[in-house]
Amino acid sequence: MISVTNLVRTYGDFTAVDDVTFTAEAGRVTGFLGPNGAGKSTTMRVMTGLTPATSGAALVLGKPYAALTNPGRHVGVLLDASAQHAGRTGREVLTLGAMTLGVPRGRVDQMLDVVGLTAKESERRLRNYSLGMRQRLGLAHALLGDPEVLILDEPANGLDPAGIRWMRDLLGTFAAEGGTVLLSSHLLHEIEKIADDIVVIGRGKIVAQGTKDELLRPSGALVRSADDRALAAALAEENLTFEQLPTGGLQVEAETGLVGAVAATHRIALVELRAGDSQGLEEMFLSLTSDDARKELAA
Ligand SMILES: Nc1ncnc2c1ncn2[C@@H]1O[C@H](COP(=O)(O)OP(=O)(O)OP(=O)(O)O)[C@@H](O)[C@H]1O
Repeated sequence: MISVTNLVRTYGDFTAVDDVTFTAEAGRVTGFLGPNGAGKSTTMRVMTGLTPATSGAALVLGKPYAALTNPGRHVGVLLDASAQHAGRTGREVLTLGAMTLGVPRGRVDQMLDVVGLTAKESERRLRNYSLGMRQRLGLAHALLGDPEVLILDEPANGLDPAGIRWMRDLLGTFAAEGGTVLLSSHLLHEIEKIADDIVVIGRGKIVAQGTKDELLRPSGALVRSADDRALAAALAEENLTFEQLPTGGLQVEAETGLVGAVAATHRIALVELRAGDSQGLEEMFLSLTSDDARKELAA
């Protein structure tokens, strides 16, 4: 389990991580989602002891990373798949990792197999690896010490759709066996495919968290009638909150049954009534992204 409590990290007068609190539970894959520059990597760097916190705490298995004995045997970390020496072969990288961690050399071939790198590919130098191959190698490296926790920064970056499915299966199995997985991404659809729980960060602050099902659950009702204006008046009279959709119809913050009943009471014929789309998270994420884009343009 990973627990982050009131974590703050500042650089001069800039607050990169601003009072962040969340947990990543054992047995679950937690997606850490946020646009570029939101503070994901900084949070993960604090978590893995690479950057000190300004205040607050990030604990892995109940302790600061640096206080763990032989941390690589407990926590597998992949922060930058391109950080390895470009002149080394994949096999050399893993062999050095195995020696450092004190795990049998046999683990190297096992992990190559787990991440789907062939013996031939493992003999190539990293400078000749594609980004996807580097991610696979990085994951193999993170798994070498047979850890209970995985902390992975943008691990799906560079993977094709089949690679993303492969990663989902791999991380899902790891979590099903009791492991804790925290992975970051700036792509909602990537996180949606891989994670059980989602923590959303924007400009250093947590803006949403919950299970994927909670956050992506369809909300409210979509309704169209022959006379949307009369329908809007009826909904307002019943104190229901709604929004006129640009494509026609209304998005109402109420269950379909209630909306249907209001329409019937007011004798308004409906042409469509269905559960709303699960667009809440996507819209929130898009607005975070566009705010950041505006900020960058203004800078
Ligand atoms: N060493 C540093 N000195 C100054 N500012 C920094 C430093 N490290 C990170 N930052 C700033 O902190 C903010 C958060 O950066 P961070 O790398 O954590 O974001 P991120 O969510 O991981 O983004 P990305 O998806 O682009 O990797 C950014 O504005 C970044 O410029």
